[in-house]
Amino acid sequence: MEELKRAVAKEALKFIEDDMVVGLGTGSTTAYFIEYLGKLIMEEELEDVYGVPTSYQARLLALEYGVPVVNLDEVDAIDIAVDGADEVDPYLNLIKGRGAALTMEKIIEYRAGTFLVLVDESKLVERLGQKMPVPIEVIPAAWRAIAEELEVFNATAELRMASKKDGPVVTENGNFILDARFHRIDDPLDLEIELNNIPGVVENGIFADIADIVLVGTREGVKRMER
Ligand SMILES: O=C(CO)[C@H](O)[C@H](O)COP(=O)(O)O
Repeated sequence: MEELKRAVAKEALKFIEDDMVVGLGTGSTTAYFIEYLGKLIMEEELEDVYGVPTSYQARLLALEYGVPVVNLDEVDAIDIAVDGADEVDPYLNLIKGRGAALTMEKIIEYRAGTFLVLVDESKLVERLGQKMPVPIEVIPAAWRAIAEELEVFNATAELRMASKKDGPVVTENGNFILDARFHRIDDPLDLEIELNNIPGVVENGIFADIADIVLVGTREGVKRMER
């Protein structure tokens, strides 16, 4: 699996050119991409490339591997954003947010001229929600009210607990994450909008209609899905 992740991360470098501002995603696949991008910058094969990190993880990796970092409010535009995903359906709708960075990821990826997604073949599903719950970032005081509200959607929600900290995961925005399992997601775009309408929801991990290209690492090589 690590080999497949490395292969898509390498392939993604072909999309990066001099003078680009690049959104840097979060997760293990994007970590390889940031490492390889840093190498090209250090070897001066790419010039004047800047990264806009979607998380502390992306920021730290960029600093470690030599990708110059800028903040979202310092750039006029983002040429391309590169990030992983937890599920991809045949229409290029995604579930993201296992790393709890979904809000900043969506802000940056929505703004990018091209959103390039890197996955291995285990992430491909026929229908979103088949394997993974939908992460929802919520204002802490509202977590229980929102979990109850989700019953209207026929979903069961669990407060995500931390593993190296007592209590819940706290996002980089100071919020909690609910992982919601839906009985069936027929219309990802509609559900994405509906979830964001619940008071107290900051953002949710359905990324419908936003990915432009998905690179899929398979045992037969890297395949490309495009709209
Ligand atoms: O959405 C994410 C983080 O919030 C990640 O991009 C997603 O979880 C995929 O991660 P990985 O490449 O480690 O499988």
